[in-house]
Amino acid sequence: MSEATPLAPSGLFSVLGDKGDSSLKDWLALLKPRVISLVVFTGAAGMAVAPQWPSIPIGLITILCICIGAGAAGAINMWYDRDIDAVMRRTNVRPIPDGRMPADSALVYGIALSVLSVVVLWLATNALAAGILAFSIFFYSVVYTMWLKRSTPQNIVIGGAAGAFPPMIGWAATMNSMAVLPVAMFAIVFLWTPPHFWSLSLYACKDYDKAGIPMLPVVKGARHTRWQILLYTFILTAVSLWPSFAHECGMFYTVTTSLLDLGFILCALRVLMDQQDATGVSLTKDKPARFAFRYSLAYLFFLFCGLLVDRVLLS
Ligand code: HEM
Ligand SMILES: CC(C)=CCC/C(C)=C/CC/C(C)=C/COP(=O)(O)OP(=O)(O)O
Repeated sequence: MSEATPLAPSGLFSVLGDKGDSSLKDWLALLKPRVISLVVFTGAAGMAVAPQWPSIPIGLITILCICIGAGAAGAINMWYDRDIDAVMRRTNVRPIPDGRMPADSALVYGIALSVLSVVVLWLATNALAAGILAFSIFFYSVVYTMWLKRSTPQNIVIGGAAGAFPPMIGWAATMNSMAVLPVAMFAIVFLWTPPHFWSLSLYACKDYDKAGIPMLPVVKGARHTRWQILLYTFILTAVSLWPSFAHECGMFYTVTTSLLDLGFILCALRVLMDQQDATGVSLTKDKPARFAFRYSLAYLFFLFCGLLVDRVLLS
């Protein structure tokens, strides 16, 4: 798994009463840095497309608070999921299941950083931005992780809201209000999450099955999941053009996003046509799904880049 780190010199970052064999890299790994890099980018984009810009220090503090808050939620997720993370190949090298970090330390760390990020954002900006950040942390670490993830195959559809709030946080930090554009950005990330995650779940299905997590391909099978990916990609396509129809951006965004949508639909069709192992149990060689997962990351990044270019450089 990407956040896997080799054992590092002991005591480098020994705090909170750990056993002394967790390194700085492990503390960072708890924040799921690779995943939150894109989350933070969408938050920064939400701030940058607002009609007013904050001062550079306030802008940087806002980005840092989104980063720390999202990471803190990831640490709480890793604390709660330590039992299932130990079972799955993708996650069993994480600091807690691998025994490099006591679970309680991760929990204290996650809660402390959550409080810190919300309080600092409140002091630096306003209650609206801090409130949405607090709600996102709660939604990801409690609603998604502790409740939905283990109880329903719709976990991602509902839980995806957590990762969709950062553009609204970024906007609110500057404007202290809400508007159509940040809500449209929320909707785009929200509807992007199911095809993003279900593509991965197709080829990680065996692991989820072993861990007893009711992800869609485990419960409903691969064929159903492939159709759902296509369905959500079509819905995403329609919603991705909301900023255009709402006259919130111009042709650059519309053309870029339409091309990205076309690519995503082609990916989803390839995933659908891939008949390999429709049992939903072992899909380790599912190349179209792997490609669709990688494409989903590029899709969101370039869509937000398109929005930034349109609103910041071309307007
Ligand atoms: C509840 C919603 C989501 C779920 C369940 C989910 C699930 C996942 C999973 C299981 C992975 C593999 C992680 C790993 O190997 O460490 C992943 C990777 C990733 N996700 Fe998501 N995701 C969600 C939302 C998001 C959001 C909102 C974003 C960004 C806006 C995002 C960005 C990424 C990125 C950048 C990666 C690749 C990390 C890497 O390169 O290792 N995800 N996601
Ligand atoms: C501002 C704020 C709080 C943002 C939250 C950001 C957010 C929702 C990120 C989701 C990223 C992610 C890896 C989800 C997977 O969880 P998982 O537990 O299903 O995946 P795992 O098996 O890799 O742990």
